[in-house]
Amino acid sequence: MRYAQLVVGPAGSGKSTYCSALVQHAVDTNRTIEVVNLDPAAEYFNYQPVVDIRELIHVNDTMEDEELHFGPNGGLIYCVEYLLENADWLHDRLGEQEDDYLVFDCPGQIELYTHLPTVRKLVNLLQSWNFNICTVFLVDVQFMTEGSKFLSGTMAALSVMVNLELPHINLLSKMDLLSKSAKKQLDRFLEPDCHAILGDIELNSSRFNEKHRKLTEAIGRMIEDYSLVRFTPLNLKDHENLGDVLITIDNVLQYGEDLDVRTKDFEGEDAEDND
Ligand SMILES: Nc1nc2c(ncn2[C@@H]2O[C@H](COP(=O)(O)OP(=O)(O)OP(=O)(O)O)[C@@H](O)[C@H]2O)c(=O)[nH]1
Ligand SMILES: [Mg+2]
Repeated sequence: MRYAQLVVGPAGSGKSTYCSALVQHAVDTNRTIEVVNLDPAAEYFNYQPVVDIRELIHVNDTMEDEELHFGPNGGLIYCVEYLLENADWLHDRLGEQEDDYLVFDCPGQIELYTHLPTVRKLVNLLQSWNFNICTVFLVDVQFMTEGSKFLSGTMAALSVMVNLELPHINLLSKMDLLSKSAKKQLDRFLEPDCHAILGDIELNSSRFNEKHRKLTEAIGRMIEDYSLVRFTPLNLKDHENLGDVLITIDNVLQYGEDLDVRTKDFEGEDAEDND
């Protein structure tokens, strides 16, 4: 079995930063986590990817090509489809190492995850190559501290869950940027309590909100009643927090469940790693 986090979320939500923080955390805790860059438009990131889609195709190739002539968004989707058509390339690059733990740093184009079939197809492929995968959906917490925004972030998370059909974790990124009062407000939403959300929407009432109050209420209640969507705060400035988040994700991936058994096999050789 191999393990993979599919790191997705809106543009600029902190996906690449999260991936490099994970790599660093892994180094600090004596394990190996490696990153696959799936963003064909990436210009800078702070890690050394084991596989990089840009070696296969770069978004500029699709924009400069006389026949394709894509804009940046269509070009990006084309690149991911091109990757699927060249599955052998990806298969070769990923190798077949048992127990690999990879994070896939995905592009920030939300429609890839909310309704296009492309990423779901990629997931099928990875599963057929023995990967246990979960979705890690990042949302910038600064866009989640008002009731109406919290609801729309929740709906976005829900569409990704429904479209990708994978075990799913939602992370609120950039917690370090939140003020004390915003943190308090957020705590009320995290319950999740549709009354807190609705109360806030009423306070910040717009004509749309007044008109659609019942709809908002119904959505809020559905999320609450079925515990459909949960969010976990992610604070990269807090080592313990990242460690806890990783434990949660490892559990979802069933990573490490047979580790105790295996360390026994190697006893004597590598005894200090037992924990
Ligand atoms: N303060 C703070 N800034 C962050 C954090 N995570 C990301 N950022 C900043 O947010 C910006 C976007 O971060 P990225 O990691 O590039 O986001 P991304 O989701 O990979 O972006 P795209 O790939 O363009 O979709 C950068 O300027 C980061 O430095 C965080 O936890 N705290
Ligand atoms: Mg990125």
